[in-house]
Amino acid sequence: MSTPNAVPRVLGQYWLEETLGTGYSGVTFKAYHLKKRSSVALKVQRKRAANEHLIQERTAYRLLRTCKGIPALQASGTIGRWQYLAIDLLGPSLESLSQKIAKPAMDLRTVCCIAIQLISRLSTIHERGLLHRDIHPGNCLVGLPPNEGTVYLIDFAFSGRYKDPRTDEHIPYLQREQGPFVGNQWFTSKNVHCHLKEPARRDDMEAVAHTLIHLLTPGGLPWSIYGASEASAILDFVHTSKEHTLPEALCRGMPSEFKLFLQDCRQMKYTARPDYDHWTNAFRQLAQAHGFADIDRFIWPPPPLPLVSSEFAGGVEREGRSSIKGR
Ligand SMILES: Nc1ncnc2c1ncn2[C@@H]1O[C@H](COP(=O)(O)OP(=O)(O)OP(=O)(O)O)[C@@H](O)[C@H]1O
Repeated sequence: MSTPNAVPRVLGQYWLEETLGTGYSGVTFKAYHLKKRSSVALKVQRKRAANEHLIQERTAYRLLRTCKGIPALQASGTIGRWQYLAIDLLGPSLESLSQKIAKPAMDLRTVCCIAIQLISRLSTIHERGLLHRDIHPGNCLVGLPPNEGTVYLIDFAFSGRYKDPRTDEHIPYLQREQGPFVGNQWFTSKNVHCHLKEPARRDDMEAVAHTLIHLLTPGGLPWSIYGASEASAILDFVHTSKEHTLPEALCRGMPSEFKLFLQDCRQMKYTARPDYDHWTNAFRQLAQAHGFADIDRFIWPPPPLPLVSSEFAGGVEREGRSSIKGR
């Protein structure tokens, strides 16, 4: 008996339940450990698949063991023709939450909370010498109870080191001559995507900035209007739009913190250490100014707005239209 993806229904001690996602580095299932009697997320790939992404991911989870907001690696190995990685089971992604809401943008409280949590995650990951290199709302998952207030980062298949672990020296700059770039069409930084620059800490931060702006804008980032497509005309459109749309235009109608954050990411030097504390404080103060309480905890659905007059508390409409207040 096998799943629709041809993976056997029983793999070692795991009973494979529903498919959670299918992607570049395999198929992820909700799986039940028959002896431990608990569920995990099980990423499975054919053993002879040409890529090494599952091994890279295992290395990253080991390096990030015990870090807040990173699922714990439960097990990994090979069974028959299959390689697998078992990690803590989590809840929905920010991408799926944002698609489910009637109003097509997340509210300011939620986005400030996501900003604080994602920047804190990057601080921890970078501290351990790693870059994520594929940050986007589909790779940010909310925890299951009792961890539903935490936003987790998953999918370290494209992660890599930015400094030599023996010398602690930053890896030298390398200018690529041609693609493909590492990352995601919509969220990867302008420098990596459009100018094929080597990813660094600044680029993880810029992918967070793109994620926040996307979640706060009804309809998302301007280059996402035609949906996810590999058609060359659309890929060209995304490239040109990302290259030429200024932070001022992307963040029109939003509190200035979003534009300043994106500008800061884009101006940072290749080897620079981002000022994580400055930016988590900036988003915390923005939340405070709007009267949002308990801002470090992700709350979904969002609590009612406080009775504080605010110029901006909800999503923002595209260029030329007025901003929306409240939810
Ligand atoms: N720990 C988890 N708990 C719950 N769902 C998960 C978990 N890990 C992954 N998923 C789901 O499976 C999807 C695919 O997982 P992941 O991103 O790790 O695989 P991938 O092959 O690298 O995919 P992609 O190529 O799209 O990045 C995720 O978007 C998420 O919806």
